[in-house]
Amino acid sequence: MTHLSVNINKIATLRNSRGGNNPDLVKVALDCERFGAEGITVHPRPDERHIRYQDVFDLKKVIKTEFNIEGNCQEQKFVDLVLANKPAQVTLVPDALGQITSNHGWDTVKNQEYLKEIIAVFKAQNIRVSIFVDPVVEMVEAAATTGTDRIELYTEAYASGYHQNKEQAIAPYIKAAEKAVKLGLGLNAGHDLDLHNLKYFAQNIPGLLEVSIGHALIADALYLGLENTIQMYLRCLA
Ligand SMILES: CC(=O)[C@@H](O)[C@H](O)COP(=O)(O)O
Ligand SMILES: NCC(=O)COP(=O)(O)O
Repeated sequence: MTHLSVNINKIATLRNSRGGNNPDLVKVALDCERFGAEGITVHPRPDERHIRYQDVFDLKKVIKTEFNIEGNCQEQKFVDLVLANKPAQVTLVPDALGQITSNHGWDTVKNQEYLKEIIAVFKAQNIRVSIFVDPVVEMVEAAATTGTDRIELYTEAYASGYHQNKEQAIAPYIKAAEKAVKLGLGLNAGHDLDLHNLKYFAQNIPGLLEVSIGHALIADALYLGLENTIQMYLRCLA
């Protein structure tokens, strides 16, 4: 079954907005695990707008499920943070500074040599590596020769096209997933997945090992409660 990794960036956004420790990020992460989440994802950004570097150290001490740290490996501080904490997985995302959110995958052709080098650094420390990739077969093919363990398909285009024409929206993702499976790449997915579009995605994507979901899940929890919301997302993956 596809695992659910809850991205808690937006809990940190709320906490930071008043300067204290409410909501308590560590408590929320432990509660997400208690409610059934199979992983916790954080995406520390250089401006620490939500997840702070210290949060990663605090969370690493207590997380019992899979800890997934996402970020831009072109920032040495991020590389050092990951190596110091040795999470179950690092997801490499090619964000430019100042982006409001992640909005593209790696060009695995142009960045082939760079990705080979940086991926080897993390794998030498037995950290599973996933790289953020657009649903383009050529990008998946080139990802396979970088040494990465997995790819994470960037699902914003699927989510934005879902309500207009879900068959059309998912088509490139099925092709990309089939290629990944054929090449022996593990398959993750994330960005803008929600209670409306998740079940169809999970039912139609072959080999999907993990989805990481944050923004919509946390927003849903404001109305539905965190425990109930996590259970609803898990039922979409059952
Ligand atoms: C890589 C990706 O698509 C998301 O995991 C990212 O973490 C979202 O970042 P924000 O929460 O800063 O929008
Ligand atoms: N990798 C995707 C992720 O962790 C969460 O993305 P979103 O659900 O906040 O859009």
